[in-house]
Amino acid sequence: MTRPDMVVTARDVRLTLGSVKPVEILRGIDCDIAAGESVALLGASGSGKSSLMAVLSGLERASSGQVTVNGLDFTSLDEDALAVARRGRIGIVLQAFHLLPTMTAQENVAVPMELQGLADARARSADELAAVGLEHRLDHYPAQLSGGEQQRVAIARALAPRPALVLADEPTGNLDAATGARIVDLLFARREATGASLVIITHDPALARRCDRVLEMVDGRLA
Ligand SMILES: Nc1ncnc2c1ncn2[C@@H]1O[C@H](COP(=O)(O)OP(=O)(O)OP(=O)(O)O)[C@@H](O)[C@H]1O
Repeated sequence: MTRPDMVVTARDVRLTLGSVKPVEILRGIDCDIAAGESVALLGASGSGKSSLMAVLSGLERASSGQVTVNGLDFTSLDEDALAVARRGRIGIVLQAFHLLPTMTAQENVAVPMELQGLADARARSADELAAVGLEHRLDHYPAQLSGGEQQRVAIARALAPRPALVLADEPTGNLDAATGARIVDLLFARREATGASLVIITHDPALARRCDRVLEMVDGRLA
């Protein structure tokens, strides 16, 4: 049953990809994630962590089962509706930052909110960039920023619309240890300040211990 007090409910979620030789990548995932909860997602390479994140974020449609995020049944939506549903509901932080190179830091944060129709997108983006310590970098392009600074912009972009759920896929994977540690501190601090739930894919046991709960994927299932 779907639980209304949960930000995420997943029920018997399956994902099969490939038409010639179909591979069942997710094989019956059940999980609930509460409001404000932080969850580390561990598992060997190829176990399906990124695929589960793609399904929870609405970037990939489950082949069967049910995914509900913030009260909305993702499995009942078509691709266009999913794209709209993601906006503002889910923030995503990836290993490789994925900032738009032709936009300044502020535009990278503001433009998704403008697409969402938020009138104060510019002001909010400036506030959010200040919250991640980049008030002096608003007009810089990604190529003019360090890796750690680019990830700060990505965190600001993810959190500025105040999503209920933040999904982070190895957010420190492209950073040196010291910068990575600062990015993790920042991500947890911003999550705390905004009350978002966090699912973070990591191979780092110390980072997993900072989360309220640890889920481990084994061969397309949660152990
Ligand atoms: N489009 C696709 N078609 C077929 N198989 C795929 C496709 N995308 C991913 N896979 C397979 O699904 C499995 C799970 O991949 P996924 O990226 O979710 O794993 P992961 O646990 O995130 O791995 P890693 O830690 O290496 O990032 C892998 O065996 C992968 O090869």
